[in-house]
Amino acid sequence: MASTTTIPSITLNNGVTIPQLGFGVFQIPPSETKAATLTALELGYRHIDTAQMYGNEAEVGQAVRESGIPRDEIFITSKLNNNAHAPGADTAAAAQRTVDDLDIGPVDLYLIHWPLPGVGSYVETWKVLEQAYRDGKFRAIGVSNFHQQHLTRLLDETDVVPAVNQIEVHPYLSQNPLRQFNSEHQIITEAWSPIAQGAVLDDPALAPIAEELGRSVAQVVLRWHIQRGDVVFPKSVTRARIAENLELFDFELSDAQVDVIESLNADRRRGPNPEEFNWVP
Ligand SMILES: NC(=O)C1=CN([C@@H]2O[C@H](COP(=O)(O)OP(=O)(O)OC[C@H]3O[C@@H](n4cnc5c(N)ncnc54)[C@H](OP(=O)(O)O)[C@@H]3O)[C@@H](O)[C@H]2O)C=CC1
Ligand SMILES: O=C(O)C(=O)[C@@H](O)[C@H](O)C(=O)CO
Repeated sequence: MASTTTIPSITLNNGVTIPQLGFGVFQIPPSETKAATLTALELGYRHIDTAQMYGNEAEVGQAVRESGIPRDEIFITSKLNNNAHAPGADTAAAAQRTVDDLDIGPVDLYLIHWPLPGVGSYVETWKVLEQAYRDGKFRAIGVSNFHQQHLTRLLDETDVVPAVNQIEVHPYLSQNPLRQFNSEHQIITEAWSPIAQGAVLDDPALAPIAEELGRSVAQVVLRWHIQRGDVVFPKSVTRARIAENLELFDFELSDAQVDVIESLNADRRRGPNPEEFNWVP
């Protein structure tokens, strides 16, 4: 049964609105993606986060088309793969491939997945996405895994301010300086791996908070992201967890509980460091 939860929306810097809570599909095999996405949509999610790198854009698109939900009620994000950075690669053709594979009309949000500083062409790549945005292929464009110096180059050398910066954020990597920089430039922070792929769930500091609130630790951590104002899209292939992760809007963390969660920061990543990650498939 669909949840009765109302998910708040956030307005991006070009006026487009995005549901603050979504559903991530990294590591969901293509053969399982349509079913998982349909489950999420049935339960009440209206925002899906995919990527060319995940190999499951087509299946997300199938789920959207088969869901029976009007297209304009669902927000879809995808991301340009690392092998499609200019120069040399045909970035425009790769972006068009996302549009074709999803097959749902203009895509709501499209991101450069990684800056790849060693490749060194993210400014040129961004200019190609700017053109695709002007051409109406995407309702908004943004970046992922960009640090302050990468964003500064885009702000100085290009026209469109990224709508979002999707970065790794969880209690062990709270990213407050980069979130602050995003915010000062009207760039919404999106938090990937919001429960650190499960690694935070056994933290002894979190169980008492969950107990006080009568919630799961996952819900407590997801609620922390929501109260910080970031966009989140936890991934799960487990129906009960997909449902649980939606129930975040009928309770609140106190300032003291927030302070405990903030104190867990150790600047510890689960994923690659964007300064060093130059992997091209
Ligand atoms: N831009 C980027 O570079 C990146 C973007 N992302 C995006 O962020 C999304 C989320 O991040 P992801 O790395 O998937 O990790 P998450 O932090 O969302 O954790 C997912 C893991 O947690 C488990 N889980 C989910 N909900 C619960 C729950 N309520 N209780 C217990 N366990 C739970 C899932 O298990 P199970 O599925 O078995 O239920 C899965 O193993 C991705 O799907 C993707 O869209 C992620 C990484 C990098
Ligand atoms: O999930 C993503 O969006 C990613 O970029 C990751 O897959 C990342 O590339 C990674 O985990 C590499 O080991």
